[in-house]
Amino acid sequence: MSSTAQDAIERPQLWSVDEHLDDILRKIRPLEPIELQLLDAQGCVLVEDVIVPAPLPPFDNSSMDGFAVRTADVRDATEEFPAVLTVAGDVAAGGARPSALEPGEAARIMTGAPLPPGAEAVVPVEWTDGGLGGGPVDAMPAAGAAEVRVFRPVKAREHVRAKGSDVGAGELALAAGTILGPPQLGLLAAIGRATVPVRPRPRVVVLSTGSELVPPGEELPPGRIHDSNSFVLTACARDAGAQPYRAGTVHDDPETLRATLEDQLIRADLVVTSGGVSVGAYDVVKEALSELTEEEGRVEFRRLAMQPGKPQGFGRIGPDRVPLFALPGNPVSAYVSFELFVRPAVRALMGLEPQDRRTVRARCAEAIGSSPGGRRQYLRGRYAEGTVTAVGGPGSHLVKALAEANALIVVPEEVTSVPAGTEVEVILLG
Ligand SMILES: Nc1nc2c(c(=O)[nH]1)N[C@H]1C(S)=C(S)[C@@H](COP(=O)(O)OP(=O)(O)OC[C@H]3O[C@@H](n4cnc5c(N)ncnc54)[C@H](O)[C@@H]3O)O[C@H]1N2
Ligand code: MOO
Repeated sequence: MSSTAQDAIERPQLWSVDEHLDDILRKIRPLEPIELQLLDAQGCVLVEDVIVPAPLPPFDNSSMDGFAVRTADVRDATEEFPAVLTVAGDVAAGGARPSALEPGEAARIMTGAPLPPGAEAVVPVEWTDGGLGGGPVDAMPAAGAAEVRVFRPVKAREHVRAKGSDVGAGELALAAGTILGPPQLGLLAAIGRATVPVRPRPRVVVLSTGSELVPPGEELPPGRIHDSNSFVLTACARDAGAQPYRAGTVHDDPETLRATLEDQLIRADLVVTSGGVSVGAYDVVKEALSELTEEEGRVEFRRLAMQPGKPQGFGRIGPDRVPLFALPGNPVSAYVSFELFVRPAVRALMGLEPQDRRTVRARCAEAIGSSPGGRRQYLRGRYAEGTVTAVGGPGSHLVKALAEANALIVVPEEVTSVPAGTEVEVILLG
């Protein structure tokens, strides 16, 4: 065997981070749209234009608590010589259609209440005696006054919110492609829409593998550790916009893993496993998913030129070809892998731009001792005001340091050390 051929066996090709992500995104299609209740559609992408069915506001209404008047009746009003008007009625928001205002009349009106026919403007209560017979008041008194004194004139349409002044019938409320945040949901509700067609949140099933794992809350027998990955990955999935299901832990038994996956596929648009993907004797995920039948799908296991996160599995399984990410078990590796590969995939399923994390340049406050040559390193860091400091070192088991980090420092493949003061690329987390 030639030395080149031998090398190929001993050192299988390393995929770059970008190649792996491109391959994933090429294989992900956005989920089919469904009609969702407004609050279930929060954060989702609208897939059709929404047209306004009726003007908003639907009728002329008051923007102040005060008195609806005809402008001619208060044209010369001053505090010394007030206009004295007969209080013809009371209009509250949500009240029935008010009766018409005759010359010399005013109607007590509340904010949002429909303007009576014949009324041209609203005088705020503060410009009147409120019907009490004294000077200007600062709040609307209880009902009952027969007359009101108005101390200032108003212009036509003053303190009136015109029908359709927000948006007219037939206009575009929201364009297809809009991400539905709180104000967009508010607009939909205001125009009377109860449901909207959107790409739904992907249902993400998260599974930890490893016979050493014990759920938090239970006592640790010797040699065992608490399962933290299923919690961090479930939380990551929710943070990415998904509807996550934490399916717990599976022991290092390929048959149990396959059976669990088969059960879980019913409710999954995406599956994330952690652990069991390297070269150990009990690497259950790799063993269970490396050789699937044509019908079962295909999961490829790769080594990436990155640290942490070198061993990765990705493929599509089951009759619906649900994307599956088999992430490495080391807790920091699992987290970083989710950020770099699963988060963009979740967003792509929702029809969102895959990348949303902000990347900035920052000055490295302290030197970074050594980074593996040929592998892109993602160190945990704390970023503030243009400066970043590595926390905790490169070990993939350091969950405390991960919990202190708010950024990932990217050390490129060709760089093996970073002197203090160097500018580096930083991915901001959250
Ligand atoms: N001989 C080699 N050994 C390893 C290699 C290698 O290339 N050659 N790669 C190392 C790298 S890098 C990583 S990353 C890990 C990946 O291993 P697995 O994906 O097979 O993960 P496990 O062996 O199951 O676990 C690794 C580590 O993480 C802990 N773990 C696993 N699951 C959880 C969980 N849910 N919560 C908390 N901690 C978890 C587990 O106990 C191990 O300590 O392989 C290296 N080895
Ligand atoms: O690549 Mo492993 O993911 O370093 O710890």
